[in-house]
Amino acid sequence: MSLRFTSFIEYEEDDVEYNKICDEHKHLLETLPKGSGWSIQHLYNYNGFWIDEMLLKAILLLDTYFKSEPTDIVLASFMKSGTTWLKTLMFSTLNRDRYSFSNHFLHNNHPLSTIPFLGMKSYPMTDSTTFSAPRLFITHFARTLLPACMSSCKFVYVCRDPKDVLVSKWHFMCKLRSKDLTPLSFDEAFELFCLGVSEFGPFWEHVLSYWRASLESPDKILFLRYEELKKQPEVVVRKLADFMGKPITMEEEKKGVVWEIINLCSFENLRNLEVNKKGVEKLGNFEVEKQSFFRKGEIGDWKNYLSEEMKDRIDGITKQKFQGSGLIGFNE
Ligand SMILES: Nc1ncnc2c1ncn2[C@@H]1O[C@H](COP(=O)(O)OS(=O)(=O)O)[C@@H](OP(=O)(O)O)[C@H]1O
Repeated sequence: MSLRFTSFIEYEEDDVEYNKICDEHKHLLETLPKGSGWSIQHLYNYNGFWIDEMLLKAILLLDTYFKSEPTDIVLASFMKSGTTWLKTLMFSTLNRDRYSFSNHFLHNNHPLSTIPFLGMKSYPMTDSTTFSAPRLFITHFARTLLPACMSSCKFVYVCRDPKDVLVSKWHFMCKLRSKDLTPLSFDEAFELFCLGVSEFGPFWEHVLSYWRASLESPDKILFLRYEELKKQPEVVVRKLADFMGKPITMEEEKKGVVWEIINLCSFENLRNLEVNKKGVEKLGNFEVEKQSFFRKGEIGDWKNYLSEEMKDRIDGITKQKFQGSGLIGFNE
């Protein structure tokens, strides 16, 4: 058996199943509705969500080859909602006995960089320490796109004000944008975002896919917000520790472990780490400077980009989409 995708999905490129996937992939690319991509020319609408060609193949591969384990924990998010932050918080909380705080980030190949991304060709697993149970995964796919077997896994979902997501995503995608395309203006990105045409989007349906699942199985999905993490990180870290089955003990509380974790994963600390200061991150076929993952890290940067009218339009969509779901928007 050869390892072709990442080491948690094993398949032979010439087996019958794989050939079936390639045929289906080809057929889908010819038949699915197409929309404008933010970094490449086309996105495809697959079961209600916009993804590129490579991610479409990844979904088909996951469906056939991914074998979940009940102890798996998946960090899920719409891109630019705080994934990097949550990833470091989850890893540091879960592994607080295994890695002391001083040696966490000293190596270029520190364990955090090896958490596999479901649906991207990057993050090949090399470090067995992070792959012992519970296995940690990250995904940007909506809940309804993930294989049915993953209903046994635990999910931590983080969402963020869509206005800040839009601004963050526009900055990021401009860096990835193919050189043979004309630059994507903020106004164009805004329009596409409102129409739901953005990688992994529509944003609102993405959030709702996890929100609804969290209502059905509250013990399986921890639903978090970037904004609450900014305002009360200590509350969130304790929630994360409980949810992941490693509650903070009284003794740890006395030693201030919660704040040690928070300070370790702070925006300033992560951005200034040697491993994050230089070098690039591979995202499928793209490469992006690691510094791009740490831009401003603030609530409300949208105020510098959106007119009053634009703000009202996004808030209006949020209100309308979330109506009746029990999910509170981002202005209340
Ligand atoms: N530690 C910490 N604290 C607060 N905020 C942080 C932190 N780390 C990253 N960020 C900000 O999160 C935004 C990137 O989101 P993601 O990590 O989800 O990006 S990605 O989807 O994984 O590419 C991006 O937001 P913007 O600054 O608004 O662009 C990052 O700056």
